[in-house]
Amino acid sequence: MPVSQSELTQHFEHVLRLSRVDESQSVAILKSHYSNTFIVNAAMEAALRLKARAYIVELPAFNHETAMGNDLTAYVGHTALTDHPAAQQALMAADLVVDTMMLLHSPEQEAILKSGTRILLAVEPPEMLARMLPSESDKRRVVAAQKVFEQAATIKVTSAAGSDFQAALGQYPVVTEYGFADEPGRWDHWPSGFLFSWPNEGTAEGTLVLDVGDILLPFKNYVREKPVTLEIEKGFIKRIHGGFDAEYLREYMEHFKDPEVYALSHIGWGLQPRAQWTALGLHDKNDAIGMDARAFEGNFLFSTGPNTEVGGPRNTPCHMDIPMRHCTVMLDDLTVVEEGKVVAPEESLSR
Ligand SMILES: O=c1ccc(O)c[nH]1
Ligand SMILES: [Fe+2]
Repeated sequence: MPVSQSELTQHFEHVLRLSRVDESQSVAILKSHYSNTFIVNAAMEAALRLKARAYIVELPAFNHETAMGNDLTAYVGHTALTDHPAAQQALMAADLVVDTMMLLHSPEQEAILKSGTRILLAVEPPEMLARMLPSESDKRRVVAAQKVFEQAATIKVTSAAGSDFQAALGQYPVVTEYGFADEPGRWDHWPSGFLFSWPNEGTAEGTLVLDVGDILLPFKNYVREKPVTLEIEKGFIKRIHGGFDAEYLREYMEHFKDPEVYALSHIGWGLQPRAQWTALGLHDKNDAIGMDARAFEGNFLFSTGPNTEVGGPRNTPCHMDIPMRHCTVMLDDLTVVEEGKVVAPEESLSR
């Protein structure tokens, strides 16, 4: 449904307040010509209502001849901010950056965060922002899951469709997304409600079988015809086979001519009860980046390509996010998701 400017502004006021915005803060709104003006206006108006010192940094759009489509997550890491130290300084000067153009997975984002500046990504359509308005209880649940994730030495994922995957953990931090940027140097994304880490280098092994209904982002397709099997060895996808969806995925990844695109990237699970598995089917491809699919409660979300977000060396632009249903996710001997249902830790369950 359409969301009025006034309603969106109120939601932004709620989220900026959760992000510790007040009269002591400066807020930079990062935009480009393709930013949603409703979002830019709501962010600016909300920041002013909270008496923050607000300003806009506008960058010309960045394009690359390898990039295809308009999804902001399809080509990551190289952005309009790359090699633009003046704009980067203008953003590092802020206490909070509201990013409406997508810096995620870029080294520049990491540099801005390292300076103590917080970043809140907000690129989804107002309907999704309104439906998945974050709350302190979202944070409590995601942080409770983070505590068990951080203790774990291994992750194991199985499914009736035939997935049997595992990886060692601990080399990389656990990243939480609960929808507001409330701590110094924190990045978050509204809407969200999930958490992830990266497999220790070279340890991801096994098979992931994408069954009918699993989702391929940024294609925004549900696997429909027959399962796609990914065979993973030493942290990299070695073989992709199945029907049409497998052929399409192979061809898309080959297009980048970069062996790093086959690396496993972030892996974790969804904790957002207001995200719906079905929502993606109601949006045009250019409407959204598909956060319902990344965040729906009980998914196992894995991804491919970059690890810049955790200081890793892979800055490959091809990034697939692949949420799966009906998986069982175990951290050491603790089952956190059982056949697509969150079962532990208790404090992470939504009532
Ligand atoms: O919120 C997000 C969005 C995309 C992504 O790759 C990770 N987290
Ligand atoms: Fe991702």
